[in-house]
Amino acid sequence: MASIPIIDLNDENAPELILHACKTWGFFQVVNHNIKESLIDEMEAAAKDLFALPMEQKLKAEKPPGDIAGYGVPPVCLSHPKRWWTEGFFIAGSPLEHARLLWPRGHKTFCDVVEEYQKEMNTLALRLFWLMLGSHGITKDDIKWAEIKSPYLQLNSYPACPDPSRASGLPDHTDSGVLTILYQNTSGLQVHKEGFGWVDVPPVPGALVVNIGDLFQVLSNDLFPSVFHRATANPTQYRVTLAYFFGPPLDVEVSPLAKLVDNSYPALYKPISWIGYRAIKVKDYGRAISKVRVCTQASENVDTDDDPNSA
Ligand SMILES: C=C1C[C@]23C[C@@]1(O)CC[C@H]2[C@@]12CCC[C@@](C)(C(=O)O1)[C@H]2[C@@H]3C(=O)O
Ligand SMILES: O=C(O)CCC(=O)C(=O)O
Ligand SMILES: [Fe+2]
Repeated sequence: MASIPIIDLNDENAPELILHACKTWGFFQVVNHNIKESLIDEMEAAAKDLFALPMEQKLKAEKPPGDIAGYGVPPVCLSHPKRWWTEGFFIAGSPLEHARLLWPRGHKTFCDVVEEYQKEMNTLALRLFWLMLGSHGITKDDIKWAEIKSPYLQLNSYPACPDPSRASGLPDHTDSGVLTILYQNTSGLQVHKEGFGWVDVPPVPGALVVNIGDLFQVLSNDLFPSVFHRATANPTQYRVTLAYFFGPPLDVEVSPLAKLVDNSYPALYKPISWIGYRAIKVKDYGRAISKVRVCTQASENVDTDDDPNSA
């Protein structure tokens, strides 16, 4: 059975293993990542506390239409006409305003743990980002926005579903940012792999799941593909996941990195910001990436082993 690679960041071969995983799967699990287990436990407990609030309380922090932050159904569910057994809470910066609505007294614990989690995840995302790009000669001077902290965190809650044949967790989608780092307390994540179909990503103790988002596919000029994934519904267990999204500030335009472009491998994408890309994606979740492509032929011919961009 195929499964996504598990990579130990203390392994001296970690950079090559990560590059290979990104090119072949767009997904991997990482262990020895330096994020304290106690912080992940606290963040998981904070998410569970939030979702355990009475519905009328959660709705006080409901995401207003057109906004991204707050309580509600993840946007991807809205464009799939099916029943989705999930609720979410998206944090885009400081959680204070929403936390005050949820817990008029006692919101400080939630805010403190979210802020620490955002900070630690940003550090890990940057470490992985430079590991992936460093071997291609790309440095901090090539990507100025990377210095700005990405504060995007989605808490996903999947109550046990009495009849998984009638509802599912989260529809198949690609993430729109650069990198996503996911913690899952129990199984449910599946990744789509050509030739294999949907492949389970079992939770590994101490591991975090990392995947490439659409904007990394753009930046890397197709070197790292973003990959479809989904969450199944679990008939017996309550599932909670924490998805940290790393990417540029929402209004900063990104385009294929100059060092990954030359005459034989021209830029495959037009400059696009995360917010601009999201606007396209809301209309068409499945094929948004093709809407920002300028040239499809070259990428279709790319064989990862012969790719001049490869290390
Ligand atoms: C910045 C964002 C990423 C996200 C769309 C959003 O504008 C806010 C919600 C995010 C989220 C979380 C759950 C899965 C996802 C696909 C979705 O529907 O909403 C992601 C979006 C994304 O990566 O495209
Ligand atoms: O909950 C999961 O397993 C997947 C979550 C996810 O894909 C997301 O939040 O983007
Ligand atoms: Fe996702």
